[in-house]
Amino acid sequence: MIIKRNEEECILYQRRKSMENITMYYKDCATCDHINSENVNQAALVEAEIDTQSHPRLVHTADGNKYFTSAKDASLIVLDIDLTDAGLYTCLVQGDSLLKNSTADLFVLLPPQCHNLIPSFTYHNGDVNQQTLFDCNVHYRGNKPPIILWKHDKQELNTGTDYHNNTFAMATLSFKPDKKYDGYRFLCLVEYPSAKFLTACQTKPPLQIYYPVHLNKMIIKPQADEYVYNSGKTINLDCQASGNPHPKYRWTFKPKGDNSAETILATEPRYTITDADKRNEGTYNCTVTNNINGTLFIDTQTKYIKINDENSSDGEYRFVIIQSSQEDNTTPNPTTSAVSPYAIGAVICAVLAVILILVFVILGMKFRDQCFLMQMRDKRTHTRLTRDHDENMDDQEIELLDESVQSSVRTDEPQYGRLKLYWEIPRKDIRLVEEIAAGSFVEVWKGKMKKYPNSSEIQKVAIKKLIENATEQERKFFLGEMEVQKMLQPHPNVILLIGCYTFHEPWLLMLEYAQEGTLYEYLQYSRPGAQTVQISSNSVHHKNINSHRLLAIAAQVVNGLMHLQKFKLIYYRLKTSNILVGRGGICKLTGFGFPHEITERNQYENDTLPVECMSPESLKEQIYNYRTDIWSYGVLLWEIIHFGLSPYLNLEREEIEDDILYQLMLECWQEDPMKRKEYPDILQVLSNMAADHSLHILLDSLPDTCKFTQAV
Ligand SMILES: Nc1ncnc2c1ncn2[C@@H]1O[C@H](COP(=O)(O)OP(=O)(O)OP(=O)(O)O)[C@@H](O)[C@H]1O
Ligand SMILES: [Mg+2]
Repeated sequence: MIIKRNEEECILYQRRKSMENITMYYKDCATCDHINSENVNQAALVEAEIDTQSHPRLVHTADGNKYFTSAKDASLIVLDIDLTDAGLYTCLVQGDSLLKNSTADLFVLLPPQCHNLIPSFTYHNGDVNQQTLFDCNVHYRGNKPPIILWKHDKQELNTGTDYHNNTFAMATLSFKPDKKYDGYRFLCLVEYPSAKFLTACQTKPPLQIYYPVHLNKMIIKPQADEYVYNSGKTINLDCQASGNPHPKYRWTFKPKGDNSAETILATEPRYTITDADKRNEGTYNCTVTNNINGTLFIDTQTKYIKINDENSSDGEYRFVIIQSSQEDNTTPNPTTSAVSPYAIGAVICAVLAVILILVFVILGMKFRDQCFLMQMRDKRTHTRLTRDHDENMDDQEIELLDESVQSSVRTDEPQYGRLKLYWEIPRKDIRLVEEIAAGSFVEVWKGKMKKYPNSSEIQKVAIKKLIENATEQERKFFLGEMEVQKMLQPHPNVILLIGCYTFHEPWLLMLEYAQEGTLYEYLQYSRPGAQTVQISSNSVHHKNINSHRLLAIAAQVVNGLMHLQKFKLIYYRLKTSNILVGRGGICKLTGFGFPHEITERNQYENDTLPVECMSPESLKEQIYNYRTDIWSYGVLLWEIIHFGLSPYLNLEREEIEDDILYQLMLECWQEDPMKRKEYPDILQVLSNMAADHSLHILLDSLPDTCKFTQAV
């Protein structure tokens, strides 16, 4: 690296890494005549001389190991420059018996350091009630101090600079951030004014301002009056939202006149309706969510899109109406005016009757045509989809398809056919990777699938594959589970159905992948060992999982149960091994159903019923409802705070009578179902406990009776 002496006789050097050398040229040295010996500060004095060819040459250096001169180009080389090399360098030039002095001021600056002391803020009720704290500091050595400037884009941000011992400068950038600062990175510039020399550092990571999601706009293109489109159109639906963490998008659809079914269309900001037809008519809803410190924020907007079926169009149908009105206008015919008013009336009635009959006949024909056309279209779509599903199978998919079963493809399943077009995922977009578990009649696979049609984005999924040779009843259960999942709105504490494949066997259900496995496993491996669990003011923290984490798990399960209750669903097999845990330890409910379907399923699974979790009325009278779930929840709560131990039914109650959690369990275990605590009240108790930082679950000793890890 070469730095030339500049006009102001200053040399500025930023040390970048060790062992860097600089070379100072003394070419112009002879023209310099200014010297201020008082400014000399740790300078290395050098001398130069004009040689016989009138060429300046350095003749002496202060330290042979550090400073070198080169006879050829009259330069001074400084090796491995550091802060102590700063100072005034002088050269002596001699020529024609004239001696001239010149100085060069070397200023050394270490690279500045930027620190982001508070990297994230949460925006609440339109405000962030804390100040940022960015630090920029620099070590330097030289006659003049550097100036530190904070900048964002081109805007200068005012801060003062503090100097210490003439060797250290620091500027702190502190302000109350706003939502707009989300993602900002600030630049700290260090300037040595007279040298116009700049060095800089940038804050990292970017400033995070967490703020709730807001759905700014729902845009439908092409634009149309009142969102009425002709069939065959391609319609783009865009959802524009802001929020940090980045919003998650979900497009759902409710067909016209069908309030039961809501279908998830996409989980991207854009959903495209291609080749629109009457079946695409309905309510489109975009829901955006983001989660800030465990609180879920939701915003949503809805639009109704109407599709004009081209075949019912305009031309023919209107023609009939125009005809009829023409008839009306021509009724007062002069040739009939002499006839009695009764006769005229009778004729008019007759004409109207004929017109009406004509209208009905034409409409009837038209309706038949339409049905025919719709049938044709359905057939075409089905053939296209079936082709889609058959083609491009990779080796693995071909392996999975049993040729003999393929021939008996089910094309007529009215109860599921309605939804098929929206939920069915082409088989070529699904890949089964590894079998992870076996359920009663399913194999559970870890798999991958495309995020949306024709996308290159891949997502991890759990795939439930119906076993070969499944009985009719098992098929029914499989499809039943699928149907329940389809009608359920997404919820962070309920496992999400992504899609299905039921065109050929084996049938597949694609679900959100819960990477931590079951809650039972999760609690087991987070378990600190033998322990008793109590709420008390003596806090004992555990390195893996603490009391607040356990309370959060308990609260997430209640949240999920409340969501199921909205859809009149019950859990009925509530226990830790039937709850899944996703990324970040978020609990996800799975395997629920409608009360009336449960009796049959229970008979089928009679020997695996979690009797230890079941309410007295479920055990005695096979009654299942959300109040029996509350009983099971009490047992689950016990399991949670005992890290997945098998429910300990002979609990020594007096030992923990004052315990808030134990009281909560007792309120779930009321013999009279009507007296059991309701979900919102349970949630309230748990959040009060979580807010009270003096309460902790004691995790240090466990009664002997609990010292086993086997779950039933
Ligand atoms: N979405 C998922 N993500 C990760 N693992 C899953 C997922 N779904 C299921 N599993 C794994 O597969 C196992 C069986 O799944 P599940 O309990 O849903 O099936 P099941 O038909 O209800 O069987 P069971 O008779 O065991 O209740 C689970 O215990 C879990 O280990
Ligand atoms: Mg299960």
